[in-house]
Parts: sequence; structure tokens; C-alpha cells
Amino acid sequence: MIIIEQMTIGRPNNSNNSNRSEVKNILTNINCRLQKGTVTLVIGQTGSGKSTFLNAVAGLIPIQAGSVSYDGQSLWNGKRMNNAVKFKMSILFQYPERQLFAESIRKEFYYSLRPLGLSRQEITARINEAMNQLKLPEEFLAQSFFTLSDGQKRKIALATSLATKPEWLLLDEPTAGIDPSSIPHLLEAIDYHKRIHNGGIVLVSHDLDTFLPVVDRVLVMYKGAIAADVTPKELCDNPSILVQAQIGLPTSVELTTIMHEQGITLSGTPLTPDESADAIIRQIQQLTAGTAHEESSNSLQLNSATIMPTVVSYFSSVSHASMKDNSDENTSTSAAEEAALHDEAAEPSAEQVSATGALIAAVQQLHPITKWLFYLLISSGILIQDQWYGIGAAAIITCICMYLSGAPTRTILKPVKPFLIFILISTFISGLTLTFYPNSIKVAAVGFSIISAAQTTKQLSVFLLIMLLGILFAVTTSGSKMQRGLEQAFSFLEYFRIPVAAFTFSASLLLKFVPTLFAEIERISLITRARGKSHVKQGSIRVRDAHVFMIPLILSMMKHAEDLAFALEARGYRVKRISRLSYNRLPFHLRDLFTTVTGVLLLAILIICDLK
Ligand SMILES: Nc1ncnc2c1ncn2[C@@H]1O[C@H](COP(=O)(O)OP(=O)(O)OP(=O)(O)O)[C@@H](O)[C@H]1O
Repeated sequence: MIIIEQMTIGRPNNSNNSNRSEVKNILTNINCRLQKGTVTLVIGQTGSGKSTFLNAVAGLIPIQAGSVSYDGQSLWNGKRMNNAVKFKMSILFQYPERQLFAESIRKEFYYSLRPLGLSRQEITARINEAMNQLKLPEEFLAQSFFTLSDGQKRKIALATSLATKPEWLLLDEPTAGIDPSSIPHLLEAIDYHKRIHNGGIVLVSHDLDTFLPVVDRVLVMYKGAIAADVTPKELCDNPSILVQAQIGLPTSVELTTIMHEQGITLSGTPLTPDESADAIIRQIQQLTAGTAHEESSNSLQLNSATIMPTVVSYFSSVSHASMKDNSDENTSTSAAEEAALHDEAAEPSAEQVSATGALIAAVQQLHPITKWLFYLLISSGILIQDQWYGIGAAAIITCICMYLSGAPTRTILKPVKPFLIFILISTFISGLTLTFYPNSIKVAAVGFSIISAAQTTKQLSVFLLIMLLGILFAVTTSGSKMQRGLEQAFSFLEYFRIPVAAFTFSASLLLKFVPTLFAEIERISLITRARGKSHVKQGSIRVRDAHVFMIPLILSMMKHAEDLAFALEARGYRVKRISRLSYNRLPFHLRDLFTTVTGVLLLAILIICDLK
């Protein structure tokens, strides 16, 4: 049994919100018990927290508070996933085709089965069993996933999960993108896992028509909490639960409701269109037999009496809380966040934001050319520093810039982490002094020169500060703004027939690939944790897995490039001459003048620091 107690998952600390304590959790105080041998369906409107719930149960994201345990064993051992639990479950992501990477489907299976330490025969038997279960042809095993359709890839991804024979199957939107004729195979696989293996299944889906008839229990999620924990029959008897959770009604319930509005009350609780049809036929037979029975109880109302009070009180409490949160959020949303959301949106009013917030918003809305200029001025000033107090002054200026940029500290510091490690190692090596015996390579004494070490730290700190400023510039300027800024700065070159627009467009496309690359690394990290069952931090890859993923990473980036090229071609994109883009110029404001003057003054201060 999985026991989830008071589980809370916070939002990753990457919000621009200046008042971070007010950032709401993704999931709050989740309590439930999931039994083996049952299928639980998790439903909810988009963004209600279903995938986060599933990922948390799979141990892919750390929980902030509360606990998750499998058969009495905690999912987490401090900051690491408990080894005794990690093979108990297998998760299929929302876009399962993205969890494939190997050069052949057979190797996909090997990757999933490798951590289990099985014999060759057992591996082959499991691969064949899973392929047969989903009616997948054997020829696929030798093929690359690139040659398969998205639906086929999804089935393969499910087959690799089934082959590991986990006690728990965690499926996120398993019917998405699968053709209707394949859905019975999926349902058979779920049923087989439940009955034959006495396994548990938790599935997240919007597809109520497919799953309501086969699941034992439904968890209705609403705004990061479980709003109702009911059986499918209870849910269909109380469609208002779905309405309040802003979920579309399943076809059978919709039909029952429409007929009820027309004065025809169907007996029983049809869960599928087939059952609805049967209920209608029964009703007609009863009517024609002249036995229109008054007693055809309105189960909707009957069951409402038992479970509705708790659900109604839940929704009313959530909507009160959410109204309050919304108003809190509106007031606490920092101007910086607003600016990030609406790239060139109207400036927020003075009443809406604090003075600091307004300053942060102004910094974010600076003209990219001003930012470039400011960066060049300050970097030049930093570069000439060779005294500690000069570097100290430069560090203070950099910290103020970091604060005013409104960018999350983690986003800024993450890329400089390797450089910090490099500074530490370099400092240590440069401070090391070795004394050798005369005419020998044998070391007589090992010492440490603080002066040499400090000299190295000083020189490298200069580069660290310049790097930090560069990161600030990148994270506060969108790709399109950067492109337009570059075009404006170099537009005069067009008179010499230099295709500036083509260069800036290529540069902006390249910049677009940086986040894509990080997203790909994040995806691979998720695969190594979910399928490779390895202990790696979110967004990291094990060194021993690097060679396995290098080729798929390159191929996937090439695929992104190809898709982008197709999209541009399909939309008829042509690089225009900048002169024709002049209407699109970014305007300069007073704040740009003020920033440039500040940059010049700061440069002067840094020069004075250096002269002292
Ligand atoms: N890495 C993240 N950083 C910030 N917010 C996140 C992150 N992951 C999820 N969220 C937020 O958490 C909320 C719940 O997301 P989740 O993906 O769990 O929703 P969902 O119910 O599965 O939605 P859907 O049906 O669209 O898949 C959303 O508001 C989403 O923006």
C-alpha cells in the first residue's frame, strides 16, 4: 500500500516574485492511501497538480513536507530515494515518446531492465511478453525510435515499463496520442497488471470515458489539493463534483443529465455510452410496457445526500481561499514578474508596486543597447582592478545589479558554480609550494603560500564578476529584444550591403537553442532517474551515463533545428532588410539615459579605485 500523509510540494525557487514566502505551493497537504490490486484515476483541470502528484509518488521530485511510503517503507531516505522502494514502481511520463533515446528499441528495453540485474533469458522473455501484451510487432525491436510514429513510441514506452514488472504502474495520460483501436490493448495491460500481478495502478487522465468504467477509485484534484476521493459510481451520481472542479463531464453523465433535464430519469448509473444505451432501452421498454415507474429513484439526489456536504464545503473553502490568494497575489506580484511576463507591457502604476519593485521593473525594461553599454562600461572598470578594495567595490556594484535585475539568485548562480569550483582548485594549486631534495625529484617539504593563492583568487574573481554581469544581461533580456537591439545597433552596416538582419536573426536562433539544450538535459536527467533508477539531482546526468546520452542529445537537437527550419519555411519567414524594420525600433527612455550616466560614473569610481 502507498500511504501519502500531509504531502506538500513547493514551487521551484525560480520565481521572480520579490516576496517569495507568498508563492503558493503546487500541492498542499495531500493525504491518501492507495491499495495494491486497485486502479486509481487522478483527474482535475489543467494545472491542478496531477502530474506533480504522480512525479512525487514516483520519487522524481522531492517533497517539501509530509511523507510517502510504500508498504511501510519511506520513499525518501533523507535527500536520497530509498533503495528498497525505488524498484517498486515504474512511471510513464505525460509525453512517453520523450523518454526514449536508445539507438534501437531492444536497447530501450535493456536500459530499463539493466538496473534489475536479470539473466539474458529472463530479459528476452520479459521483452517478448511486454511486446505481445501490447500487440507490438517483433520487427520494432531492431528499429530506432526515430522511425516510429508518436503513437507507436508511446506504446513502446509503456512496454518498457511493463517489462520491469513493477508493483506499481504510474501512468500519466496513457491514452494521449494513441489511436482508439489500441486503447483496448492498454486497458487489457492495466487489467492484467491488476489481476495477475495484484499490482497497483495510478493513472492521470482527462479521458473519463475510457477509464471511469475500469477504475476502482477516483481522486479529484482542484488547485493542488484532493477535492474528492470517490468511486466512479459516486462521481457519476454527483456530477456537481466535476462541475465544481471545472472538469468536463463524461459522455454517459452528460447524457444522463440532459435526459434528466428533459424529465427522463435513467435507472442505475451508466458509466459508459454502452451502459447509457442499455439504460435508455430499459427505460423505453418500461414505458411501452406501461410500467413507467415512479420509483425509478434519482440516485443523483440520493447519493448527494451522503457525500455532497463534505465536497461542497471543500470547494467553498478553496474558492474563498483562492479569492483571497488571488487578491494577495495581485498585490504581491512584483513589477519585475509583470515585466517578464509582458515583455513590453505598459509600466505598472506606482500604487501597484513598491519603490524597489518599480526600480526592478525599470531595469528590466531598459533598452538592450543600454544594457550592452552598461555592461561594457562596468566590465571595463572591473577588468582593470588589481587591488582587493577595487575588487570589493566591483563586487558591491555587481551585487546591486543582481538585486535590481529581479532575476532569481539560483538562476544567476547556477551557471557560475563550475567556475567557482575552478577558482577553488586553482587557488589551492597556485598556493601549493613544494621543496625538493637537492638533485632529486623527491619532495622534501610541502607548504602553502597564502600570497600566491590570494593573487590567483584576485585575478579569477575579476572574471567571475564579469561573468555574473553577463549572465544578468542574458537572463533579463528576451531573445527577440536582444535581436532587435543588435539590429538597431548595427543597422548602419546595411548601407555597406552587410546583411545585418540575417546575422542577428541567426544569433537569436542560436540563443533560442540554449534553453532547449537545458530542457533536453533536464529530460535526460528525468530518464536516468525514472528508468535508470539512479540517484542524480534534478537536471544532472551521471558521468557514466554521459556517453549513452551524447548521441541522442545531438540527434534530438538536430531534430529541433529541423522542426524550427520547417516551421519557418511553412510560415514563409524571410529575413527582411533592417531599413524596412525601422517601424519596429525599440524606443529609448529617460531611464536609459540615467542608466548610461550611472554606468559612466561607476566606471569613474572603479578607475579611481584602481589608481589609489
Ligand atoms: N517545474 C515547475 N516550475 C514551476 N511551476 C511548476 C513546475 N512544474 C509544475 N508547475 C506548476 O504546478 C502546477 C501543476 O502542474 P502539473 O503539471 O502538475 O498540472 P497538471 O494537473 O498535471 O496539468 P495538465 O493536465 O495540464 O498536465 C501548474 O500551475 C504548473 O505551472
